Amino acid sequence: MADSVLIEGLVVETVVGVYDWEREVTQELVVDLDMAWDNRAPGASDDVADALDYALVSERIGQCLKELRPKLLEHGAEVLAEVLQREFAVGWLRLTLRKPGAVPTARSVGVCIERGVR
Ligand SMILES: Nc1nc2c(c(=O)[nH]1)N=C([C@H](O)[C@@H](O)CO)CN2
Repeated sequence: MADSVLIEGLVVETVVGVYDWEREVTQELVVDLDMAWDNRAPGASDDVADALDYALVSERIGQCLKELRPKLLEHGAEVLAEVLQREFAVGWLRLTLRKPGAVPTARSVGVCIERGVR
């Protein structure tokens, strides 16, 4: 089963970073997410109750990152993956967390993790 539900370019403004000055400001994080999900049931029923609701997942990601205020992107990504797997019953996911403003000479920097079994 190779079906997915996708979220791309989700922007969250939060406190993030390892340096003292970074604990005093908010910065932009960008989340890309590929979540394994069997889309046959919602495909047949046309009922969002059968779907992995990307709007609810997006809202939860924003809430989680704003509360967490991670120092490292790695920690933010790991906690997000745990929350999504537990609360939304996502079996496998690939999550990319980018911090576009971190390195002025790069378009973006970030981390990518895969968790679970497809
Ligand atoms: N692998 C990582 N390297 C760095 C991180 C990070 O989260 N993961 N963070 C920083 C600083 O917070 C940086 O973004 C400030 O510009 C440095 N390296």
